[in-house]
Amino acid sequence: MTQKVAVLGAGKIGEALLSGMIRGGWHPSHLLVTARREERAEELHVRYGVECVTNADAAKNADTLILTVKPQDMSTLLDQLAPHVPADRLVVSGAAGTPTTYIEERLTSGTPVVRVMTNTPALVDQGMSVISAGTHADESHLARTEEIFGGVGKTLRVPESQQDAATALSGSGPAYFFYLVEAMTDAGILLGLPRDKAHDLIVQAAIGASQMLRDSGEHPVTLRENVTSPAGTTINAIRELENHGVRAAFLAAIEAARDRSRELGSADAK
Ligand SMILES: NC(=O)C1=CN([C@@H]2O[C@H](COP(=O)(O)OP(=O)(O)OC[C@H]3O[C@@H](n4cnc5c(N)ncnc54)[C@H](O)[C@@H]3O)[C@@H](O)[C@H]2O)C=CC1
Ligand SMILES: O=C(O)[C@@H]1CCC=N1
Repeated sequence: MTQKVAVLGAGKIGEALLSGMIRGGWHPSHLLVTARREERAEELHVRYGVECVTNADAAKNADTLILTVKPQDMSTLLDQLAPHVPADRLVVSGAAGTPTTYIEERLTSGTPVVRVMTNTPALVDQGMSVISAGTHADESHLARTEEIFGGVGKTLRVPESQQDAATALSGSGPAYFFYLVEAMTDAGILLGLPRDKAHDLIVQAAIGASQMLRDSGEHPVTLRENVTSPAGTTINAIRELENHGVRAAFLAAIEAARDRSRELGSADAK
């Protein structure tokens, strides 16, 4: 029998996953979604042909429940779910910061919980989903989670103690690249290029560099050195990046994201 999967709180990440599962061949009749607003439920139904149900009905009828609400909304969602989740359900949480123990304590004792940190490139099947088992999740639960998230990109298992770091690097990671493209496009404007041309140049540089990082087998330092000619242009730019502490800024920024993920993990800080 095919498993039924419910996406609870289908916002940006929930919809990215849902759309990827349908692209990957899941039939809408094997999927359920929940949403807080009626118009959102209708939108998802029209767009994907999936049935939109209450959180309680999702808990009763789906084998796997994927929770994609904000960490701040997790407590309310778990209150709504708790009376309806039999202990044989797999509960997968996609929320930043929230530890599996937080969820386990609020559901029927023994419920398997898996924590996943994915990212928005899941929308183009290039996501990265970092997966950790909670107390009662075994190999079969991890494999089921990998099957679902593997449809929208790569997956990686880590101990849960590394999830806050993974969230800072990989969950938030795409935002840093978008920010960089934005800043580099501004530099193009400063140098007198039209915005659309500057944008195209930077995006193609980003795509080319990403492909080399993935496929060349070379270390990023080597790839950068290959661009940096003696007494050439690139080294002048690198000197300015170092003078402005860009490397230190990345270390501090990603550490701050990790700290916020930890903070979101404590109920009081939400
Ligand atoms: N946006 C991103 O790049 C990433 C987000 N995440 C995590 O994914 C989760 C969702 O983030 P987004 O999709 O960006 O947020 P979002 O705000 O777009 O989606 C959350 C959805 O949950 C709904 N919701 C809240 N409480 C509900 C309830 N009790 N019942 C039904 N629906 C409910 C909201 O109405 C909203 O549509 C967060 O926990 C975040 O930490 C993880 C990786 C990347
Ligand atoms: O900013 C956030 O909290 C979420 C988690 C990782 C990416 N976006």
